[in-house]
Amino acid sequence: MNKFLLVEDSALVVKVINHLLKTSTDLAAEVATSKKQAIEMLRTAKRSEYVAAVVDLHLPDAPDGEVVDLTLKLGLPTIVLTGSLNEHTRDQMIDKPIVDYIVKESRFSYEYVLKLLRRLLKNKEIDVLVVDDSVTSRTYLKQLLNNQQLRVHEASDGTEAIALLQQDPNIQLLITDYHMPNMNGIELVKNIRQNTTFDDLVIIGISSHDTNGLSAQFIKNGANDFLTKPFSNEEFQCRVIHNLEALENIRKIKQAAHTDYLTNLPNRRYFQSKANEILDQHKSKPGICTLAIIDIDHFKRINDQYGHDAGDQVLIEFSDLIAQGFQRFTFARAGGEEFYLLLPGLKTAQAIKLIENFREMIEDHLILLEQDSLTITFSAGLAGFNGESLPELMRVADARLYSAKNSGRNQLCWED
Ligand SMILES: Nc1nc2c(ncn2[C@@H]2O[C@H](COP(=O)(O)OP(=O)(O)OP(=O)(O)O)[C@@H](O)[C@H]2O)c(=O)[nH]1
Repeated sequence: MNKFLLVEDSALVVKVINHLLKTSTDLAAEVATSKKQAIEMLRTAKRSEYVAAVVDLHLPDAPDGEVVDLTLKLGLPTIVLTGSLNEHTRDQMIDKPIVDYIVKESRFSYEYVLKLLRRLLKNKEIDVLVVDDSVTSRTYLKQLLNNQQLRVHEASDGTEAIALLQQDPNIQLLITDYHMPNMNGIELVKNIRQNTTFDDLVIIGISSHDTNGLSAQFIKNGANDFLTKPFSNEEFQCRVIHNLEALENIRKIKQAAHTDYLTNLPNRRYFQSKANEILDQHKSKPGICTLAIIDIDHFKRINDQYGHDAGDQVLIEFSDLIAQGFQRFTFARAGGEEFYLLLPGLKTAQAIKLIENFREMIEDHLILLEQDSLTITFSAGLAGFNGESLPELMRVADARLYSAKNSGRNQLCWED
């Protein structure tokens, strides 16, 4: 559980936040109602115990943001709560290295606070690369990104940036200036987008206000977003967060498109693209990659005897066992009670041994249903890769699966 320090004198606000946290398994608030109490809590607790501080700007014993300054000085990421927002408060806030400020209006304001806290937790695992030849600009951007708890790397030109991206596949966001020696920002974006390894990288270009059309050029060449100088801290933070959220959503969609909804195993679509990639790498090495098609025996009887839900449970448990047993390899639920398994690096004899061990394990494995228990068996058809296409390899494995079924099931077939 991640704790955050909530410094707030309004009992109502504390109540709403605690109510929103009621079902939360990742966040908990420790409340101080005054500056005095906050100091006491910070003195006794280890500072690193708190993910962040959520601080009311106006407290009876700290009427002008003194606790905000205090938590910032202690290095705690600080989210500010304020009862109202006027020009003065906004100016006062955007100059401070806070995470964000929120006007206390409704429960949505507090939901936003929790969203920000969760964002901070995620940001701690996200690497960002800032590319700018000016040390001053880099330091400034680094500070803004650090306020959001992001891990920042720096490069002073495009060549260094590309080298860093190649070294560190964890970098998810790149922020680049336009004016740089050797390779300008747009050339850098072009270079990066030519390399499919960096397809998932989010790029924000920064263009000077006096250069017409640069923002559009950044986007046309593959940047996801841009900022025109001068920009406010607030705008910068918003763009960074929005782009990271968009990246996460795209990843979730991709993940869903590649995953079988029932078993969480990779699906046929994923298998086909991954298997094609693997076969491509093994074209010049015939005989050391094997495909197996695995099919649970008499599965219809399980549905008929125990019901469809029990059938689903069997599929889920069998899938978990495949995932555990073959984690080094590529596997998928092809559909129904059929599964694909590709074993690169293994000659057919080695693949037979591995799948035969799995078959023996499965026939002894007791599946516990709500009211009952049962065991299952499977049959498998295997085909060694010798340079043919994936559909052809599948056709061979499928014909052998058919033979295994016809020869009595609960067995492997690897020859015609
Ligand atoms: N519970 C459940 N059943 C499914 C699912 N997908 C397919 N099935 C059922 O799986 C059964 C497959 O039956 P068959 O193709 O006749 O094969 P089988 O009974 O396993 O027989 P053999 O393969 O010849 O050993 C059908 O009754 C499908 O309705 C699913 O997601 N959940």
